Amino acid sequence: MGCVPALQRPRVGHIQFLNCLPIYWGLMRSGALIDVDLFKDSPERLNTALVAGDLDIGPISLVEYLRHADELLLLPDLAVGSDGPVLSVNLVSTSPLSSLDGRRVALGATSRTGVLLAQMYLESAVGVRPEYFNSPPDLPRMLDEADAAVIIGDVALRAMHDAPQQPWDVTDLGEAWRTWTGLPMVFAAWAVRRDFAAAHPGLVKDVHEAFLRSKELCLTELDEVAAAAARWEETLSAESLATYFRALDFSLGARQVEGLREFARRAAERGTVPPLPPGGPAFFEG
Ligand SMILES: C=C(O[C@@H]1C=C(C(=O)O)C=C[C@H]1O)C(=O)O
Repeated sequence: MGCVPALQRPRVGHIQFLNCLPIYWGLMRSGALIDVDLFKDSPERLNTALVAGDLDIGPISLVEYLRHADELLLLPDLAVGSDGPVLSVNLVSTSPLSSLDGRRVALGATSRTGVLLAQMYLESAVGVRPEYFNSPPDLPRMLDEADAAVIIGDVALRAMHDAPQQPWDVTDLGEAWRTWTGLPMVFAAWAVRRDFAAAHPGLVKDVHEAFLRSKELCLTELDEVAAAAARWEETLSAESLATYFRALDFSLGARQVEGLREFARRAAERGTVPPLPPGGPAFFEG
Protein backbone atom coordinates (compact mmCIF):
# COMPACT_ATOMS: atom_id res chain seq x y z
CA MET A 1 0.00 0.00 0.00
CA GLY A 2 2.80 2.40 -0.87
CA CYS A 3 4.35 2.26 2.58
CA VAL A 4 7.50 4.42 2.47
CA PRO A 5 10.29 3.00 4.65
CA ALA A 6 11.49 5.46 7.27
CA LEU A 7 14.75 7.08 6.27
CA GLN A 8 17.47 6.22 8.74
CA ARG A 9 20.79 7.95 9.05
CA PRO A 10 23.85 5.64 9.04
CA ARG A 11 24.81 4.65 12.60
CA VAL A 12 28.42 5.73 12.92
CA GLY A 13 30.84 5.15 15.83
CA HIS A 14 33.23 7.71 17.25
CA ILE A 15 36.07 7.05 19.72
CA GLN A 16 35.58 9.25 22.75
CA PHE A 17 39.29 9.85 23.28
CA LEU A 18 41.34 12.92 22.50
CA ASN A 19 42.91 10.98 19.60
CA CYS A 20 39.72 11.27 17.54
CA LEU A 21 38.84 14.83 18.53
CA PRO A 22 40.44 16.23 15.32
CA ILE A 23 38.16 13.95 13.27
CA TYR A 24 35.12 15.10 15.27
CA TRP A 25 36.19 18.72 14.78
CA GLY A 26 36.28 18.25 11.02
CA LEU A 27 32.86 16.55 10.93
CA MET A 28 31.46 19.42 12.99
CA ARG A 29 33.08 22.15 10.89
CA SER A 30 31.88 20.68 7.60
CA GLY A 31 28.34 20.10 8.85
CA ALA A 32 28.58 16.34 8.20
CA LEU A 33 27.38 15.52 11.73
CA ILE A 34 23.83 16.34 10.65
CA ASP A 35 23.83 13.38 8.24
CA VAL A 36 24.95 10.64 10.65
CA ASP A 37 23.73 9.17 13.91
CA LEU A 38 26.97 9.45 15.87
CA PHE A 39 27.63 7.10 18.81
CA LYS A 40 30.52 8.18 21.02
CA ASP A 41 32.08 5.47 23.17
CA SER A 42 35.32 3.75 24.15
CA PRO A 43 37.07 1.64 21.47
CA GLU A 44 36.20 -1.76 22.93
CA ARG A 45 32.47 -0.95 23.11
CA LEU A 46 32.51 0.42 19.55
CA ASN A 47 34.27 -2.79 18.40
CA THR A 48 31.50 -4.88 19.92
CA ALA A 49 28.72 -2.69 18.51
CA LEU A 50 30.10 -2.77 14.94
CA VAL A 51 30.60 -6.53 15.03
CA ALA A 52 27.11 -7.06 16.49
CA GLY A 53 25.53 -4.91 13.76
CA ASP A 54 24.44 -2.21 16.22
CA LEU A 55 26.60 0.22 14.22
CA ASP A 56 26.96 0.40 10.42
CA ILE A 57 30.29 2.21 10.17
CA GLY A 58 32.96 3.03 12.72
CA PRO A 59 36.48 2.82 14.01
CA ILE A 60 37.58 -0.67 15.02
CA SER A 61 40.73 -1.89 16.79
CA LEU A 62 42.96 -3.55 14.19
CA VAL A 63 42.88 -6.83 16.15
CA GLU A 64 39.07 -6.95 16.12
CA TYR A 65 39.03 -6.11 12.42
CA LEU A 66 41.36 -9.06 11.79
CA ARG A 67 39.03 -11.33 13.78
CA HIS A 68 35.99 -10.21 11.76
CA ALA A 69 37.48 -9.32 8.37
CA ASP A 70 34.90 -11.51 6.58
CA GLU A 71 32.06 -9.26 7.84
CA LEU A 72 33.79 -5.90 7.29
CA LEU A 73 35.35 -3.67 4.62
CA LEU A 74 37.90 -1.01 5.53
CA LEU A 75 37.32 2.59 4.48
CA PRO A 76 40.36 3.72 2.42
CA ASP A 77 42.82 6.25 3.78
CA LEU A 78 41.51 6.54 7.33
CA ALA A 79 43.10 5.13 10.48
CA VAL A 80 44.48 5.92 13.93
CA GLY A 81 48.16 5.11 13.94
CA SER A 82 51.64 6.55 14.09
CA ASP A 83 54.88 6.43 12.15
CA GLY A 84 57.04 6.68 15.26
CA PRO A 85 56.00 7.74 18.79
CA VAL A 86 52.21 7.78 19.29
CA LEU A 87 52.33 9.08 22.91
CA SER A 88 49.11 7.34 23.94
CA VAL A 89 49.70 3.59 23.62
CA ASN A 90 52.07 2.90 26.47
CA LEU A 91 53.66 0.12 28.43
CA VAL A 92 54.23 1.69 31.86
CA SER A 93 56.60 -0.27 34.05
CA THR A 94 58.02 0.09 37.56
CA SER A 95 60.90 -2.31 36.84
CA PRO A 96 63.07 -2.80 33.74
CA LEU A 97 61.30 -4.65 30.92
CA SER A 98 64.05 -7.28 30.91
CA SER A 99 63.10 -8.26 34.48
CA LEU A 100 59.43 -8.97 33.69
CA ASP A 101 59.83 -12.72 33.05
CA GLY A 102 57.12 -14.48 35.09
CA ARG A 103 55.99 -11.14 36.59
CA ARG A 104 52.49 -9.70 36.34
CA VAL A 105 51.53 -7.29 33.55
CA ALA A 106 48.08 -5.64 33.59
CA LEU A 107 46.33 -5.22 30.23
CA GLY A 108 43.93 -2.26 30.00
CA ALA A 109 40.40 -3.27 29.04
CA THR A 110 39.82 -0.52 26.47
CA SER A 111 42.58 -1.79 24.17
CA ARG A 112 42.79 -4.77 21.84
CA THR A 113 45.62 -3.78 19.50
CA GLY A 114 47.91 -2.02 22.00
CA VAL A 115 47.74 -4.89 24.48
CA LEU A 116 48.57 -7.47 21.80
CA LEU A 117 51.45 -5.35 20.49
CA ALA A 118 52.80 -5.09 24.06
CA GLN A 119 52.74 -8.88 24.43
CA MET A 120 54.45 -9.41 21.06
CA TYR A 121 57.08 -6.83 21.93
CA LEU A 122 57.80 -8.21 25.41
CA GLU A 123 58.04 -11.79 24.20
CA SER A 124 59.77 -11.39 20.82
CA ALA A 125 61.84 -8.19 21.14
CA VAL A 126 62.61 -8.06 24.89
CA GLY A 127 62.59 -11.86 25.35
CA VAL A 128 60.48 -12.20 28.53
CA ARG A 129 57.27 -14.14 29.24
CA PRO A 130 55.21 -12.28 31.82
CA GLU A 131 51.88 -13.36 33.28
CA TYR A 132 49.10 -11.17 31.88
CA PHE A 133 45.74 -10.24 33.37
CA ASN A 134 42.96 -7.94 32.17
CA SER A 135 42.18 -4.86 34.19
CA PRO A 136 40.12 -1.67 34.06
CA PRO A 137 42.36 1.10 32.68
CA ASP A 138 43.15 2.65 36.07
CA LEU A 139 46.93 3.11 36.12
CA PRO A 140 47.57 3.49 39.91
CA ARG A 141 45.49 0.39 40.61
CA MET A 142 47.16 -1.56 37.79
CA LEU A 143 50.62 -0.70 39.12
CA ASP A 144 49.54 -1.73 42.65
CA GLU A 145 48.72 -5.17 41.33
CA ALA A 146 51.40 -5.59 38.65
CA ASP A 147 54.95 -4.60 37.68
CA ALA A 148 53.78 -3.12 34.39
CA ALA A 149 50.59 -1.95 32.73
CA VAL A 150 49.44 -1.40 29.15
CA ILE A 151 47.10 1.55 28.67
CA ILE A 152 45.81 3.55 25.71
CA GLY A 153 44.06 6.81 25.00
CA ASP A 154 43.73 9.77 27.35
CA VAL A 155 44.88 7.83 30.45
CA ALA A 156 48.04 6.82 28.58
CA LEU A 157 48.67 10.32 27.23
CA ARG A 158 48.38 11.80 30.74
CA ALA A 159 50.66 9.06 32.15
CA MET A 160 53.29 9.92 29.51
CA HIS A 161 52.97 13.57 30.52
CA ASP A 162 53.35 12.78 34.26
CA ALA A 163 56.10 10.18 33.82
CA PRO A 164 59.08 12.50 34.53
CA GLN A 165 57.70 13.06 38.07
CA GLN A 166 56.99 9.35 38.64
CA PRO A 167 59.16 6.25 39.17
CA TRP A 168 57.97 4.89 35.83
CA ASP A 169 59.60 3.64 32.67
CA VAL A 170 57.29 4.40 29.76
CA THR A 171 57.65 2.46 26.51
CA ASP A 172 55.80 4.17 23.67
CA LEU A 173 54.51 1.20 21.68
CA GLY A 174 54.16 3.16 18.44
CA GLU A 175 57.83 4.03 18.67
CA ALA A 176 58.78 0.50 19.75
CA TRP A 177 56.99 -0.99 16.72
CA ARG A 178 58.64 1.48 14.37
CA THR A 179 62.13 0.77 15.74
CA TRP A 180 61.47 -2.96 15.71
CA THR A 181 59.99 -3.28 12.20
CA GLY A 182 60.76 0.02 10.42
CA LEU A 183 57.03 0.38 9.70
CA PRO A 184 54.17 2.61 10.81
CA MET A 185 51.70 1.11 13.29
CA VAL A 186 47.95 1.08 12.63
CA PHE A 187 46.06 0.76 15.92
CA ALA A 188 42.54 1.20 14.57
CA ALA A 189 40.91 1.63 11.17
CA TRP A 190 37.42 2.61 10.01
CA ALA A 191 35.22 -0.18 8.71
CA VAL A 192 31.74 -0.65 7.28
CA ARG A 193 29.71 -3.81 7.68
CA ARG A 194 29.68 -5.67 4.35
CA ASP A 195 25.89 -6.15 4.50
CA PHE A 196 25.36 -2.41 5.02
CA ALA A 197 27.80 -1.50 2.21
CA ALA A 198 25.96 -3.84 -0.21
CA ALA A 199 22.57 -2.37 0.72
CA HIS A 200 23.56 1.32 0.90
CA PRO A 201 26.73 1.94 -1.15
CA GLY A 202 25.79 5.59 -1.75
CA LEU A 203 25.40 6.34 1.96
CA VAL A 204 28.74 4.69 2.73
CA LYS A 205 30.42 6.73 0.00
CA ASP A 206 28.96 9.93 1.48
CA VAL A 207 30.11 9.07 5.01
CA HIS A 208 33.55 8.05 3.78
CA GLU A 209 33.94 11.30 1.84
CA ALA A 210 32.77 13.27 4.88
CA PHE A 211 35.47 11.57 6.99
CA LEU A 212 38.16 12.27 4.40
CA ARG A 213 37.12 15.93 4.20
CA SER A 214 37.07 16.07 7.98
CA LYS A 215 40.60 14.67 8.14
CA GLU A 216 41.92 17.18 5.58
CA LEU A 217 40.22 20.08 7.34
CA CYS A 218 41.36 19.20 10.85
CA LEU A 219 44.97 18.73 9.73
CA THR A 220 45.04 22.40 8.72
CA GLU A 221 43.46 23.47 12.04
CA LEU A 222 45.23 21.26 14.60
CA ASP A 223 46.37 24.21 16.73
CA GLU A 224 42.77 25.41 17.04
CA VAL A 225 41.55 21.90 17.93
CA ALA A 226 44.30 21.68 20.56
CA ALA A 227 43.44 25.07 22.07
CA ALA A 228 39.73 24.17 22.24
CA ALA A 229 40.48 20.81 23.89
CA ALA A 230 43.02 22.21 26.37
CA ARG A 231 40.29 24.33 28.03
CA TRP A 232 38.92 21.09 29.48
CA GLU A 233 42.24 19.57 30.54
CA GLU A 234 43.82 19.97 33.98
CA THR A 235 47.43 19.31 33.08
CA LEU A 236 47.73 18.97 29.31
CA SER A 237 48.48 22.28 27.60
CA ALA A 238 47.41 23.36 24.14
CA GLU A 239 51.04 22.90 23.04
CA SER A 240 51.23 19.32 24.31
CA LEU A 241 47.89 18.47 22.71
CA ALA A 242 49.05 19.94 19.40
CA THR A 243 52.20 17.81 19.64
CA TYR A 244 49.99 14.78 20.30
CA PHE A 245 47.69 15.46 17.34
CA ARG A 246 50.73 15.81 15.09
CA ALA A 247 52.18 12.53 16.36
CA LEU A 248 49.00 10.71 15.32
CA ASP A 249 48.76 9.44 11.77
CA PHE A 250 45.19 9.38 10.45
CA SER A 251 46.21 8.08 7.03
CA LEU A 252 46.02 4.56 5.64
CA GLY A 253 48.22 4.69 2.56
CA ALA A 254 50.59 2.09 1.10
CA ARG A 255 53.12 2.26 3.97
CA GLN A 256 50.44 2.05 6.66
CA VAL A 257 48.86 -0.94 4.90
CA GLU A 258 52.31 -2.56 4.87
CA GLY A 259 52.52 -1.98 8.65
CA LEU A 260 49.01 -3.37 9.08
CA ARG A 261 49.90 -6.50 7.10
CA GLU A 262 53.08 -7.05 9.08
CA PHE A 263 51.16 -6.77 12.37
CA ALA A 264 48.51 -9.15 11.00
CA ARG A 265 51.17 -11.65 9.95
CA ARG A 266 52.84 -11.63 13.37
CA ALA A 267 49.50 -11.83 15.21
CA ALA A 268 48.38 -14.77 13.04
CA GLU A 269 51.71 -16.51 13.68
CA ARG A 270 50.88 -16.43 17.41
CA GLY A 271 47.45 -17.89 16.64
CA THR A 272 45.74 -14.80 18.11
CA VAL A 273 43.88 -13.87 14.91
CA PRO A 274 43.11 -15.70 11.65
CA PRO A 275 45.50 -14.87 8.78
CA LEU A 276 44.50 -11.98 6.50
CA PRO A 277 43.08 -13.44 3.27
CA PRO A 278 45.53 -13.08 0.31
CA GLY A 279 45.39 -9.54 -1.06
CA GLY A 280 43.73 -8.34 2.17
CA PRO A 281 42.63 -6.13 3.76
CA ALA A 282 39.48 -5.74 1.63
CA PHE A 283 38.46 -2.11 1.11
CA PHE A 284 35.12 -0.47 0.37
CA GLU A 285 35.29 0.66 -3.25
CA GLY A 286 32.09 2.69 -3.60
C1 LIG B 1 46.36 5.61 19.41
C2 LIG B 1 45.36 4.99 19.97
O1 LIG B 1 44.67 4.14 19.15
C3 LIG B 1 43.72 3.25 19.61
C4 LIG B 1 44.11 1.99 20.06
C5 LIG B 1 43.22 0.95 20.12
C6 LIG B 1 43.62 -0.39 20.68
O2 LIG B 1 44.71 -0.51 21.27
O3 LIG B 1 42.84 -1.36 20.54
C7 LIG B 1 41.90 1.15 19.65
C8 LIG B 1 41.48 2.35 19.19
C9 LIG B 1 42.34 3.56 19.20
O4 LIG B 1 41.85 4.45 20.16
C10 LIG B 1 44.96 5.27 21.39
O5 LIG B 1 43.88 4.87 21.84
O6 LIG B 1 45.71 5.94 22.09
